[in-house]
Amino acid sequence: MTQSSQTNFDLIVLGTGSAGQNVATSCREKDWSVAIIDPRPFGGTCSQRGCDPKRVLAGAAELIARSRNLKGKGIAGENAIFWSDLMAFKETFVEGIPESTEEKFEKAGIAYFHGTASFTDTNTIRVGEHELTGGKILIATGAKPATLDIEGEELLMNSEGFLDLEKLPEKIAFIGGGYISFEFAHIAAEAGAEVHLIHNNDKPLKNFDPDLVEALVESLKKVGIRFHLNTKTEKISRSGEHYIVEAKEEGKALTLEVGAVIHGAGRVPNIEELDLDKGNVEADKKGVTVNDHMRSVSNPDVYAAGDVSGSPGLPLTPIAGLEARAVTANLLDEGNKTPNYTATPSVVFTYPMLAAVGMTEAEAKDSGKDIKVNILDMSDWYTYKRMGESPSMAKVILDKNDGTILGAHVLNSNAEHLINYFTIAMRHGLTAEQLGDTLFAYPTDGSDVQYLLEL
Ligand SMILES: Cc1cc2nc3c(=O)[nH]c(=O)nc-3n(C[C@H](O)[C@H](O)[C@H](O)COP(=O)(O)OP(=O)(O)OC[C@H]3O[C@@H](n4cnc5c(N)ncnc54)[C@H](O)[C@@H]3O)c2cc1C
Ligand SMILES: NC(=O)c1ccc[n+]([C@@H]2O[C@H](COP(=O)([O-])OP(=O)(O)OC[C@H]3O[C@@H](n4cnc5c(N)ncnc54)[C@H](O)[C@@H]3O)[C@@H](O)[C@H]2O)c1
Repeated sequence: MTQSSQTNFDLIVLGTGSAGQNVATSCREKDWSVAIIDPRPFGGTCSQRGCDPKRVLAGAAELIARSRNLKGKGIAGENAIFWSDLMAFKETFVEGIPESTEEKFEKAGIAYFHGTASFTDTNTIRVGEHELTGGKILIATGAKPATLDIEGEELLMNSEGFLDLEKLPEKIAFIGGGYISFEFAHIAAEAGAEVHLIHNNDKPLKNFDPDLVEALVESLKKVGIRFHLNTKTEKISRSGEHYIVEAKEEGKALTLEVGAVIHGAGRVPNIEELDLDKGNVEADKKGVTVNDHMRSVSNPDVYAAGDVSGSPGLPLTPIAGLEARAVTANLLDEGNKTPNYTATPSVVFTYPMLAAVGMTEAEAKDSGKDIKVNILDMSDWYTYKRMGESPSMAKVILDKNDGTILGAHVLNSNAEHLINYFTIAMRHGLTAEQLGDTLFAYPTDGSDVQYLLEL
């Protein structure tokens, strides 16, 4: 369970994901004595059960879609996903992470413990038989699928189960219309499954631009995904090898018989097992309640970072890193560093990809600013026409007074790159004119940017 008999540490870190590892290694580099604890294979969600393995699968789905777009335009024949080979390829990115992470801790002189951590008092953590005392404690325990209060919800498979499916079911249903369902539904559909996506209201991908979401939904319908919006899932049951989903779609009965039902209906901070009361650590449904410096509002020796923190940051990997860096600075220098969440970009890795940074059109209108909204259909622009790509859209919101960019929203195969260009400009205060004046190599996605920025 442990590589150390030591029980007193300058810092105890709960969780070995992006946030926990970051703070543990940085503090150890400054000669702090550090312990880190995790009940699961070391390395956290993003690299083993989230972003990275997901994107390997999404890459194959994207290739199928891209080659379909050029059918009759120079590309012939059918590509297909061979699921077991794709899963074996995905595994090459994941295998070995727990061992290499443990090795990294070992080399750095970080004491590591495999087990579930919980507070026994304000500065003491129990893990198995061990009681460890920490001058400071970082909670970085991430998030887990939310409880949905659906009869038979124990039959749901979560995102991890999907990423490990040995065989893709012929029919598959996703509950929830957020990132996970959209990304996985696209992968499953491109791999040949009949896919149903059940969402409880009329606004899937609620934080994204509704016009672009609508265009994405129409595009995914063409791949065969069936959207059931305003649909309440009432019961999931088993029938032999299959699962029966009973729901009400716009008030009418909907029954689906599928090979798997996937949970894509939100994740919640992982705090249940921590005995936070004993540590005098306040928390609510958003997570551990922290001040602007990521410090617990009730226990000054405790910090939280990443998905488990009740901060304004989104539950995304770059935010786990950002918050971890702020915690490290505050621990090492007893400083008051506040994470700067300005211009947090986010991408839904479907094909086309949907990306956003900054304000939505509705938020910009509500802000009272004098705004210019550029809505562009780019399907017939050279960059997209040459790849047979449609839809390709962008919406860019500018401040007419000072020429800054308030928000950018993109739906196309280059959305992941374009959103990063906008993010650089917004984070560093470049105006639309300055970004437009940048020289981008031609012909690339970047050379289109100037046409999105007209004031
Ligand atoms: C399917 C999926 C796809 C995603 N794709 C993306 C993406 O493309 N881009 C993106 O930016 N974000 C993505 N995310 C979100 C991203 O993975 C998280 O924001 C990020 O991993 C959070 O890092 P963290 O360090 O806060 O938590 P985690 O990486 O979840 O680490 C928390 C660790 O704490 C451990 N733990 C839990 N309880 C305890 C306890 N009591 N004691 C000790 N340890 C404990 C857990 O076992 C875990 O290892 C995705 C998430 C999922 C689920
Ligand atoms: N590309 C990425 O960056 C990426 C990918 C995957 C996950 N993530 C992270 O993981 C988090 C969790 O992802 P997610 O997709 O599970 O959640 P989400 O919050 O993105 O979306 C969940 C959706 O499910 C709906 N819902 C809730 N209960 C429902 C029910 N009973 N029936 C039908 N619909 C229901 C909600 O209205 C909500 O819109 C995200 O917030 C995101 O931060 C990020």
